[in-house]
Amino acid sequence: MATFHIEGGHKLAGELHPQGAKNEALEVICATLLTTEQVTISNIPEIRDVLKLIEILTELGVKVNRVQKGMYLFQADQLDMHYLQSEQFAQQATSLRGSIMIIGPLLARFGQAYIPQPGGDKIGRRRLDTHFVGLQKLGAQFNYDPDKHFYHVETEKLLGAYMLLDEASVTGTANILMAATLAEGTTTIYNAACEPYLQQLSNMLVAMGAKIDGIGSNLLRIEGVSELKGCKHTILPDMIEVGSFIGLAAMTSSEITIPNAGVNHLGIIPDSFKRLGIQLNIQGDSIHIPAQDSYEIETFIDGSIMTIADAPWPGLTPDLLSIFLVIATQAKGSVLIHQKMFESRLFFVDKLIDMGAQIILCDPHRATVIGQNKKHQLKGTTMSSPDIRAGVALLIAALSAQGESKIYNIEQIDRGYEGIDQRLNSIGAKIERVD
Ligand SMILES: CC(=O)N[C@H]1[C@@H](OP(=O)(O)OP(=O)(O)OC[C@H]2O[C@@H](n3ccc(=O)[nH]c3=O)[C@H](O)[C@@H]2O)O[C@H](CO)[C@@H](O)[C@@H]1O
Ligand SMILES: C=C(OP(=O)(O)O)C(=O)O
Repeated sequence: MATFHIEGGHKLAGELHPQGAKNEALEVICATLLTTEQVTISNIPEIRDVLKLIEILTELGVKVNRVQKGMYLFQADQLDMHYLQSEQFAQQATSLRGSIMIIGPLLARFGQAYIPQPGGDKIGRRRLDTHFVGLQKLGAQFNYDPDKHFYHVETEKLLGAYMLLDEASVTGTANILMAATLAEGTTTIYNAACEPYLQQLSNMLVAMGAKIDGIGSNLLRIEGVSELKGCKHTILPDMIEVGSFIGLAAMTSSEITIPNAGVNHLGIIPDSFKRLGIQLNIQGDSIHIPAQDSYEIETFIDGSIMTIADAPWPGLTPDLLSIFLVIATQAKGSVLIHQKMFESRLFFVDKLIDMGAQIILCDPHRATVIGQNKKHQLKGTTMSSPDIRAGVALLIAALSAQGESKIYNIEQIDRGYEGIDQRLNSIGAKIERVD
């Protein structure tokens, strides 16, 4: 397991370019399985989870050609479905969440798919019911082998249907949407998730010949077509990375510019940072964050303590709450961080408390943060990265802290952030990667 050694307390200055969005990449790479024709995808982040998914597709028989950094050609014209029953597949697929999204396309094209319980962040229970109930509504038979933790779906053919999802699951909506593009007849998905990842996936499917109405809303209507063709697609900047960089600038009192931030696709994210008192100047598609020695958390209009809570899009993404939490530790004022979706994502606050932050973990979903207005700097410590976003939140804390810190298990950070140490070192951070 690799480790980051961090010398904290240095101001950073310069530009940080966001990578392509991890969660969009995982969706659109799976969508290449829907056609025999060639699909070109640009701005693919070359991070662990995405590279593992590409490896799975390659083993499955997809011809993958890396044209240049971030730009890949995929052609799924000859697949080996036996691979899905191999031990190797079982091992690979369990290492990331995104692998679950191969089942919708495979079911639609080949009438069957297998998948082991997928991996991803250990941030609470992560059920798959929405995926399978949706596919069953399209006519699939579903089997689960509890001993092997293996899911199997099969069908003679998929038929369009109406469905009201029990929750707006991001990867669940992606799976059902992809399957529905090749189903016979019309599918209506109500309570669909509509994150930019899904809007982008829908736009790509339309470019491939799919018929989809309601893109960007929670009501999708898909008229099935008999086949899809190739296309070219470019992945948006990663909004979670953009948010992480804003948090980094605020915590380290640094002046940072984020070019090509995809500002039209950030939804409520910039305003949520502003509610914590962080200044952001949006200039075209760039975000400039000035060096701030202090930022003050707003109260609600009635004077009560601010709450930052997650919600399905267009609400605030849960993937940024760890970042909001860490920057609140040095704000002026108090805030309640309410992580509604995941059950085990706030436990990393123990480490921040060790570093001197004032946080009360009320229960697994809620933490009250009493900001210290940068009067008491955090102190470096030794910690381990429990998941991607907590890992980056701890990295930001360590960079702002007095003294040295060590973060173990940085593979978790590498799952979602490409060469984060090199990129931050290029603007003045002091991070050493020790293998
Ligand atoms: C590979 C990928 O794309 N991963 C993202 C995807 O995961 P993923 O698609 O796995 O997450 P889901 O959207 O299915 O659900 C996430 C969690 O939120 C809960 N839930 C979801 C919807 C809802 O209306 N109410 C509710 O409580 C679920 O029970 C679950 O605990 O979406 C999550 C939620 O944005 C993100 O954190 C993950 O980064
Ligand atoms: C929870 C996340 O990822 P995954 O769903 O891939 O575990 C995340 O990106 O914050």
